[in-house]
Amino acid sequence: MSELRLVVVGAAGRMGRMLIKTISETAGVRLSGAIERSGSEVLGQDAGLLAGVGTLGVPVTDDPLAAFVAADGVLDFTTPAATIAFAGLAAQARIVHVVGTTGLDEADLAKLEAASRHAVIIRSGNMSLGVNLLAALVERVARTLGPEFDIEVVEMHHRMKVDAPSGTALMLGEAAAKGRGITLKDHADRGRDGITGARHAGAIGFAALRGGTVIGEHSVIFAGAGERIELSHKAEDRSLFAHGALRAALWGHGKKPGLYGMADVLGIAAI
Ligand SMILES: NC(=O)C1=CN([C@@H]2O[C@H](COP(=O)(O)OP(=O)(O)OC[C@H]3O[C@@H](n4cnc5c(N)ncnc54)[C@H](OP(=O)(O)O)[C@@H]3O)[C@@H](O)[C@H]2O)C=CC1
Ligand SMILES: O=C(O)C1=N[C@H](C(=O)O)C[C@H](O)C1
Repeated sequence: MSELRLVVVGAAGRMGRMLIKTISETAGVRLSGAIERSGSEVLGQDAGLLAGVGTLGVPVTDDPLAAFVAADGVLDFTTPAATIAFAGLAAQARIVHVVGTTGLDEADLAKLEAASRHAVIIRSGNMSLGVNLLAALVERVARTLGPEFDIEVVEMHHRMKVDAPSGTALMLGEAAAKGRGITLKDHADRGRDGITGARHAGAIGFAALRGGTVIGEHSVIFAGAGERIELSHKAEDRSLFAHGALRAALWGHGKKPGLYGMADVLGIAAI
């Protein structure tokens, strides 16, 4: 089988560089394009040099459509606005769109859903095996324990992260809500400050910490009367996410158009 040709958008970002490095080290895939925003100072640079892996012969450009039509998939860890624009172009080029970007709102998600009528889109707030397994465990524990246990999701990330709660925290909150048979939209408590009153019964609470270079740490706490269960995941290296994204692109190649998640890719059934 020929190599899967992949474009990395947001090539100069923390994840962009890690994706370029991981592609260069992985059999069966090859970097065919690298995209940054117009005006970026890295335009024209070799993507391999940018990622610290030596020359790859792929210059960074600001022309996504030209790159997409010559590729099989695009790996997208950018911003919500950029991701929505890339979804339209990926659908036009009929290539697999792997979306790791977080902070998308309901309107953004509706646009992704629309684009997925024409293209394979795989979206997840966290591409690691560990977190997706954790989500399945959280759903199971929430279903088993019932509403007398309060659920709190706590996350910590590096000082440069721009969205809160993290995409992973929201994904874990969704898993807890599903286990409990409620909607997260109606039960999320996303920020407490001042005289908040007692905890709302049935709420799923979120707390977001930011500082230093923390890659990503998440805990789901089930707090009952006199006992507490905590399920946690700690990411130690961004390559976890990059490997997950490559796995998603390989899995998605040749699939029917639709919006998929990492649970589909990893084959993690409900536990
Ligand atoms: N799902 C998962 O497993 C993971 C998801 N993420 C998510 O991925 C996203 C990116 O994270 P991270 O790499 O740390 O962030 P960075 O800010 O380091 O990288 C984002 C990159 O995208 C570029 N970009 C923004 N808009 C455009 C555009 N229109 N065209 C081309 N490039 C663009 C930025 O350029 P510029 O700086 O010039 O704006 C930047 O280089 C976040 O939403 C984060 O939460 C991160 C890790 C894992
Ligand atoms: O911005 C990050 O860095 C990360 N973002 C994702 C999220 O919002 O959950 C995944 C990971 O935790 C790193």
